[in-house]
Amino acid sequence: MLSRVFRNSKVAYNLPKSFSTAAFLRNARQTESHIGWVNPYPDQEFFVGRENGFLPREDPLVQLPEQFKEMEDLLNEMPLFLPNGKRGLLWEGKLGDAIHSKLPLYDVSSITDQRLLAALFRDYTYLASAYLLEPCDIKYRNEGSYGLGRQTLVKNIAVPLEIVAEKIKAKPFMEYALSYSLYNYKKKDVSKGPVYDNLELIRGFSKCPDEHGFILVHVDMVSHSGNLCASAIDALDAVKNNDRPKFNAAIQSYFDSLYIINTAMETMWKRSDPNRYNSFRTFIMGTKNQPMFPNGVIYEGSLDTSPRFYRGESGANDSMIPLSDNLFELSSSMPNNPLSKVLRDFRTYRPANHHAFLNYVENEAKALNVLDFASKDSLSAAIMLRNLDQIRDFRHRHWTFTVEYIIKNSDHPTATGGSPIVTWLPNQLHSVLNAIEKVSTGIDMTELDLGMQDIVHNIRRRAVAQVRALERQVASFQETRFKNQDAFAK
Ligand code: HEM
Repeated sequence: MLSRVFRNSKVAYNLPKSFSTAAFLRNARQTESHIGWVNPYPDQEFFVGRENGFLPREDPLVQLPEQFKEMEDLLNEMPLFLPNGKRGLLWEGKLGDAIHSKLPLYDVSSITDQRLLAALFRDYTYLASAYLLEPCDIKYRNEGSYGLGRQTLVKNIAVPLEIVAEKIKAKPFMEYALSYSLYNYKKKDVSKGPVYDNLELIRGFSKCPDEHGFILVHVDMVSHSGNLCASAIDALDAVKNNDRPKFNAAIQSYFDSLYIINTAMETMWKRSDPNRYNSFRTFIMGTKNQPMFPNGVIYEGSLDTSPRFYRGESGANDSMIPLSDNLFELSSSMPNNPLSKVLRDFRTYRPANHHAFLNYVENEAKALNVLDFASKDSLSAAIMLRNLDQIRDFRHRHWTFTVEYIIKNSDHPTATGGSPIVTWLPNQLHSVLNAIEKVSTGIDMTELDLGMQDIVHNIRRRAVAQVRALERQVASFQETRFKNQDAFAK
């Protein structure tokens, strides 16, 4: 028997052993995924590899097995907009009641299948966020402010969510990779890759085209991360072996991938309308640093009766930029301030293998002193500078997204992850701009050909101009509309 279900905690009945998945496939893909680094949690769905990068190694489970039928039905009836053109439970404000009356308290304690656990985590976290934030969405639609969320998470969600979260080593709350984004895509043609035009959403709060675009652009970008992971390891190996040509080739290849990823990011503008973002954003807010949950949230039925505060879903939990920060030693050069501590805290919200991989790269890069190795040779330093410029390009576009999608349309002081909306992203962008200035001034231009000299000049010129513009813009937001940002830098 795999699991049992308890409806209203009274009637119990056995379930068929109907669920067993592709252990065979998983083992096969594990070998292909070799990148010269050992994933410490080899059975988990998120397994850092050459092919899948930071995406799960198997495509996410689209539908829950029959024994979770009531939950599957609720998830399908939940979104604001349904595929048949009608409005769903969240639109009508009926999700809370439906969860109280229809969702059984499933016993998930004996489930060990990792693919099912991953899908259950995604689905319980979707239900949890919809349940907690349903009142805020209704108020936001009617009055333009969020008010208070539900302050207690009902036990039919809280109890199984905690059990599943513990099994997959996650916090019991919606997360970017493990639920909202990277475990939420379905391929239209399974023989093709997870690229944008081949993707559909599995779950959604709204299911409007803008939510579809917002989530799936992230997946599309991360589908190119396999080469980032492999090139990062190749670069570290090259430093270890003092192999300059191999190092240059590895960081050039890293740059190529960052360039493709940034190009995919640019498609956000056309795939998700900046003026529609707030229509589905409410549901990805967290319970930490959010006025909707001033006292956190109680998990009913849990042994832990303390109020919980979790950061909301955020791209800040994506692993591509943290990997880049770690490889080029930007993480250790972030300013020593509360905002950089928030960056560290975000790193604790991600799949266990991602977390371990990031730590490994950070520690190795520091121990080998990658920055110093690159700086000792003008060509290496110039290629590294091009990488730093791609990290800048990402963060600059990203700050522009934040201004156009959020700040122009809302005075809410914090982002979904609970970071202060106008000071946190600029903290990191500023740090990269400073690094570009430092690295570029250290390059002996006479050792570079004219083409590369031009590239270095342009990167430096742009960075210097952006520092000034950024400082003016942030100061102006703080003076006018966002006066209390320091209170949220925790
Ligand atoms: C409309 C598009 C987007 C908007 C409005 C947006 C907004 C934000 C905001 C406000 C934050 C601050 C953290 C928090 O949530 O508290 C953040 C962080 C972050 N987001 Fe996004 N985001 C967008 C798209 C993306 C995409 C496509 C990615 C790709 C993976 C991404 C990756 C990140 C990263 C890496 C951070 C941390 C930034 C850093 O380390 O400096 N975001 N995002």
